[in-house]
Amino acid sequence: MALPNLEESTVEELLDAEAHVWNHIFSYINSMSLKSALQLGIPDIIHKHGNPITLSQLADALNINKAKTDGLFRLMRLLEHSKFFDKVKVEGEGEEEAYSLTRASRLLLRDEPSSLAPYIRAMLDPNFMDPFHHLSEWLGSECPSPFEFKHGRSLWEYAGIEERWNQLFNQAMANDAKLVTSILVKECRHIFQGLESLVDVGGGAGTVAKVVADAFPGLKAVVLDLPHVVADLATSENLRYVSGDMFEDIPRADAVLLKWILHNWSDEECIKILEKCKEAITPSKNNNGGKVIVIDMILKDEKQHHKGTETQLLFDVLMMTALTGKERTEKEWANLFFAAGFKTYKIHPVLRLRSVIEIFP
Ligand SMILES: C[S@@+](CC[C@H](N)C(=O)[O-])C[C@H]1O[C@@H](n2cnc3c(N)ncnc32)[C@H](O)[C@@H]1O
Ligand SMILES: O=c1cc(-c2ccc(O)c(O)c2)oc2c(O)c(O)ccc12
Repeated sequence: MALPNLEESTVEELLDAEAHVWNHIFSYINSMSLKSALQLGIPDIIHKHGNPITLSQLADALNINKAKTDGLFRLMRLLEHSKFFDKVKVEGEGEEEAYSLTRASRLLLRDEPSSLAPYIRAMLDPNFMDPFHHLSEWLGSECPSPFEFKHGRSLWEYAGIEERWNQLFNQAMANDAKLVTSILVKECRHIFQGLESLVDVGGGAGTVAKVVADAFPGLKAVVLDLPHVVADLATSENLRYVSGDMFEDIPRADAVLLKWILHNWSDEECIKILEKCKEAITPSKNNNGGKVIVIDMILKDEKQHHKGTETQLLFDVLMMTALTGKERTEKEWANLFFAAGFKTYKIHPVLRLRSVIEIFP
């Protein structure tokens, strides 16, 4: 029986490599522990408790089988290690430590305006995770994406026939849109100042358009999206929904918004979308119009490893798995903009792992 040749690598290197592999095999346990804490409502229970909660108080609130309290302790220990909960000292008989929320777990609260709970529920739904089991087979196939390999149709076609999936996805997108838009109207007001009309292409439930239209009373917003997304959404005085296909026609406006759109698509498809956007933009009288506003990731040069690199590369593989898209470097973005006939662009790095990019014809 062959054994590892320890001459080639030290015991230390071998054990480091083994731990690295284990961490990657079991990363999903982090995701599943987060999902379980959300399913149990632990963040909301801690929030409602009003101050740090001891393990036994948490077990009582969860009404779990008391024989499983040690299991709850071990789940909380992992999530504390992942910085979703803090442990603080408390006075009182018996237990001396209690759990409190962190900035990350406050994003899981049901009533948090930018709560990511719907996003987690969607992304960790078995149906959403299925396509990832087909990445390797897909590489040897003619199929456009692992999603299509698994489901037999594109994500957008699937969303059009699977209402539960469609709802989960659109709620997750609207959820992210709330978080992003709250920053946009605070940090990027100048981008929207003076616009008289804006069309949010692929704007989903209209979360961004609603907030921008409310923040800029003179602005009329339109959301263009597929029929299964906008069919039942109510138009208001400064916001209307148009059911259509961005590859066919985009309503005319001073500016077009593309949030989390272009990264869904191949270079060729992006150029087609951008050409349609270019046809749709009309310079407004006060010169802040005549532009396309892109909100997407800009991949840092892979040699400059930074904290967000892994997240950006995770999203890149996500786009490859779910769709025909990709995350792009600034140079890749510029090539697309120029190929679609735009002349200049301006990057606003206001969203940490994502940027706002204004592009001008
Ligand atoms: C990833 S979601 C982003 C939604 C929204 N922009 C946001 O960031 O919250 C992409 C959106 O593009 C829409 N979409 C896909 N293909 C489209 C098409 N051909 N025409 C218009 N919208 C489309 C989808 O229905 C979905 O709402
Ligand atoms: O977070 C996202 C998740 C997904 C997604 C789609 C199908 C799946 O099966 C899946 O597991 C995940 O799609 C996205 C997207 O298309 C965006 O443009 C932006 C964000 C996301």
